[in-house]
Amino acid sequence: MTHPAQPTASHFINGAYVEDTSGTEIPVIYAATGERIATVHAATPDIVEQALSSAKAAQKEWAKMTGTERGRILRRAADIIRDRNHELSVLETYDTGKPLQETLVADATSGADALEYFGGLAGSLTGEHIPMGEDWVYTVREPLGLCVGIGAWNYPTQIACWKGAPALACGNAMVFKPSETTPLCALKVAEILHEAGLPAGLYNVIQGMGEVGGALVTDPRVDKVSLTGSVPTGKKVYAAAASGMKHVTMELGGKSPLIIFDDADIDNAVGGAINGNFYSSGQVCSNGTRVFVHKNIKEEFLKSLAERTNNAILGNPLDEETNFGPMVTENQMNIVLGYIEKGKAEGARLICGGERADMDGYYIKPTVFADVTDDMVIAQEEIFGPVMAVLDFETEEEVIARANATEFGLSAGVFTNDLSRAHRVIGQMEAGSCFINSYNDAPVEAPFGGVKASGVGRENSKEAINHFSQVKSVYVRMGDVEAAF
Ligand SMILES: NC(=O)c1ccc[n+]([C@@H]2O[C@H](COP(=O)([O-])OP(=O)(O)OC[C@H]3O[C@@H](n4cnc5c(N)ncnc54)[C@H](O)[C@@H]3O)[C@@H](O)[C@H]2O)c1
Ligand SMILES: O=CCc1c[nH]c2ccc(O)cc12
Repeated sequence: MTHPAQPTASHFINGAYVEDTSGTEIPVIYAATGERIATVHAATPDIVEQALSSAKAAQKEWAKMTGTERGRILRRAADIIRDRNHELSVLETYDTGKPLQETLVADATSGADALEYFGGLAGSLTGEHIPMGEDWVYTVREPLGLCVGIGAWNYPTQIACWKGAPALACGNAMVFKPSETTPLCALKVAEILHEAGLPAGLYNVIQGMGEVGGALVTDPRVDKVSLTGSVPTGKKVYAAAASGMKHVTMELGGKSPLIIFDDADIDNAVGGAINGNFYSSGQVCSNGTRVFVHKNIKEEFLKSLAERTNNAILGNPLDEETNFGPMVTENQMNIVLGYIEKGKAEGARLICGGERADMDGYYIKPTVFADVTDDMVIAQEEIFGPVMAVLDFETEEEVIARANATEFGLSAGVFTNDLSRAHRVIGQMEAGSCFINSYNDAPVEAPFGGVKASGVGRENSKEAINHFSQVKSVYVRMGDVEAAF
């Protein structure tokens, strides 16, 4: 019998599902059991062509519509997503293995927020009037044209919406390629956008690995590439886009610091460290995986952290009691287990976890290492799994320098009851998305993105509009033209 997660077809192009079984088979594996629940096929050159040409053809008319008309469609799609939240959350759980307890509140909800927010902004995307004496300049905010979105596997619904909503609001068309690991959810986003009235061709989803992504990025018709992925992929995609002088948004990885001072509320700080390391089983780009704890409160912090972490409920992700799911794939599980072994070999003190859970699926127990030093591999590399490294510090100056001593710059957090210190420390963090007495909040109203190797550009907020549109300026002379000859 066909599994309920099996999509109608692999791709969604020009307003309809499209199949081409001659493309490489991509199995969709449910991380909680290891069972194959669906199969899709990678896009062939013909599918890539269909997606790009239909997007290119549809974009001009879309851009001519008023922003209010475009926004109405996006807001209608947001309403449909909210109405179908349960069904979409179950699909997100099948796609990623993340517990339903999480997906019910985080994924389709966050996607709907983006569609509602950018749908609301679409009608107010205007230029400005600049007086120049008798003359004047006016500016027009125009779409970029054809945008490509490429997704990571940790938030397939959210990423499809975070890229699609601002792109469409600004009058662009999008071809979206989800991660080959989680190909299902973006198809539903495309289906719902069209059900809400989006004209055919404006949001196409095609499947495939890096090769398909590469074909999209290098196509001369493409004006912009927005990637969510790892730093090594980001460097390749950025370079390919640059050679075609394309706009980019790069949402990449991190190894973010979370600094806990000795005057912090310990319960809140432990909660922040748990949210910033174990949500989605640690598969969140902005996670605060280097937890710097002041030496005066280190043992108290670790005791409470271990007690609370040992309460995590690992189990069937579709059971709403479960609050900690498996790694997305067997491969990701093995990568993370490899880092855990490195941590042990490097002499870090294991506080809890540190091994695979004794159950089917790709589960790793939430793991905390203490006495981690800056030179250890587990303190330097992005693990993208449930492995928290706790490091000691003594002074503010010292911890700021150590927190910034990384090529990454996605996020940073601080817990302290001294708000002057909180702002002073955050002001010196080399990071794009920061938190004070909290961690990992990502509302659509706030810009999200990194500095240094963690990325270029911002998603969400009004900032995203700047990254999916461009400004034309028009100088208007009211008098005669003076010329030298
Ligand atoms: N900053 C953010 O917003 C954010 C959010 C989620 C995940 N991430 C990062 O994503 C990474 C995990 O996701 P992943 O393993 O799917 O990342 P990845 O870099 O392996 O793949 C990301 C996407 O890029 C595609 N791709 C790979 N090579 C390509 C190429 N040469 N040209 C075009 N496309 C190519 C993949 O098929 C996939 O769709 C982590 O590093 C994580 O931090 C960042
Ligand atoms: O990893 C992707 C995006 C993201 C960053 N921080 C958070 C927090 C909560 C989420 O649902 C997603 C994200």
